[in-house]
Amino acid sequence: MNTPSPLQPRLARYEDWPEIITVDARSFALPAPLPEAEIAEFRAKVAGALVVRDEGSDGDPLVAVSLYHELPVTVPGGAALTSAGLSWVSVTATHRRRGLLRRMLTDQFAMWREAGLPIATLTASEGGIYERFGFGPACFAHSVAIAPTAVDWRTPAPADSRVRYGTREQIAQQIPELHARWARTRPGAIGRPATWWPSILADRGFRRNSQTSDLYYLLHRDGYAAYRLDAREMSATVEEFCAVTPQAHTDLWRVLTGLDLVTSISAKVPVDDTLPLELRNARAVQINGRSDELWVSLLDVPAALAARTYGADGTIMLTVTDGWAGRDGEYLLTVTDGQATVDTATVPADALPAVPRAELSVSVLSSMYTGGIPARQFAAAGRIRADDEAIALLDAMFATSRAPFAGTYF
Ligand SMILES: CC(=O)SCCNC(=O)CCNC(=O)[C@H](O)C(C)(C)COP(=O)(O)OP(=O)(O)OC[C@H]1O[C@@H](n2cnc3c(N)ncnc32)[C@H](O)[C@@H]1OP(=O)(O)O
Repeated sequence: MNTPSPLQPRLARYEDWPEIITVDARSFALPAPLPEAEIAEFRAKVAGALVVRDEGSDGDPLVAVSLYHELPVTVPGGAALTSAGLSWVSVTATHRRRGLLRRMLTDQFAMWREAGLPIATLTASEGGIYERFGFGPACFAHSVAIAPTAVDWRTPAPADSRVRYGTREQIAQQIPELHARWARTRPGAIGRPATWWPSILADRGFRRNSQTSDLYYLLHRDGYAAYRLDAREMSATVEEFCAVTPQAHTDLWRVLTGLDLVTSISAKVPVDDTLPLELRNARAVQINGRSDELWVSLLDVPAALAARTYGADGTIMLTVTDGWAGRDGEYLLTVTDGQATVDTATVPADALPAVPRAELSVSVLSSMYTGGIPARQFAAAGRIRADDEAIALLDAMFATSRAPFAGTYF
């Protein structure tokens, strides 16, 4: 008879939290222990947490944790879906590669299905972990370095920049609303529930090195930016940039690029950011890297596909492979006037001879969902099986007018 493994996930209890903080602190170089008030503040953001204790070891040490937040994510067309935002996944170095992540994610997926969540999101510590669970990278960011002395705007500076530094009260009052307005304009944007703002606005010291300043908030009627200065290098790092309108984008960047004494400004921006195009010398904005920002997994494939809008009408049969959470199957996607209906009845190819067909994994479909990676790139990489007509239709359907960008790391 097999002895059951003592290493089974269970729901986290109140008394587990100090150890949860310790386990994640070791993995991600976070501070621990945390004051009780900060633990309570964090717990308020969590929708469900799992832990594993090694009950065969002295003291039953906590050896694994995984949790999720319910986080709105903007999908193409502007609707906000509640996503299962997977986070704080950590298995102690002593217990890795023994299947604990797999076990926790089996239970997490069951919790999400029970909660009726149509989509899951995460920001990944490494690129090789999550595809096996049906996640795909879906939002990307450019890391840019701007040389203020090379910045030469094509348009004249306005008499008034329309931008002001916020007082503590103005920041607390205006930023959540500005962020929410911004999030509606970007596919992939992660919305921030009210419980998220206290820790963001607290700007605790561990998030930065000791030679950097507090966050300085620049407020505009239609956006905001938050940056800090590095005192030794006299460089600036833009930590948040949310512009609802092109005018706010220009006005805020004008102030940022006009910071006297600052030798370099770094930021993470959407891959379609327009700043270089607004300057006479586009090389003033140096792109130093591209990173995957947000990973997405469609949990309820028909519901998620029906929630976004599409760039072109048409009908296509998607044969989706999964191998993890039972999402394999045939999905007949029909788009009329940009709105989708999805039929999951299996239809033999000869019954719908005129309908284009494509075979792809749920991970690839999830990457395409936000408009971050076009079908033709996946097809060229051998990861979608379809003829040219089907690929052209997928490209036209899934294209978005703005590049997806998440804007929140969690
Ligand atoms: C959303 C987030 O929270 S991202 C943060 C993830 N956490 C971290 O990076 C913290 C440090 N790392 C860890 O805590 C652990 O190594 C984890 C969580 C990444 C993996 O936990 P483990 O319990 O070792 O994973 P487990 O044994 O269940 O492995 C599951 C599968 O993932 C693979 N895998 C695990 N870690 C990695 C990795 N870092 N890179 C690539 N593949 C990996 C395993 O090989 C295994 O593959 P297979 O079963 O398909 O053959």
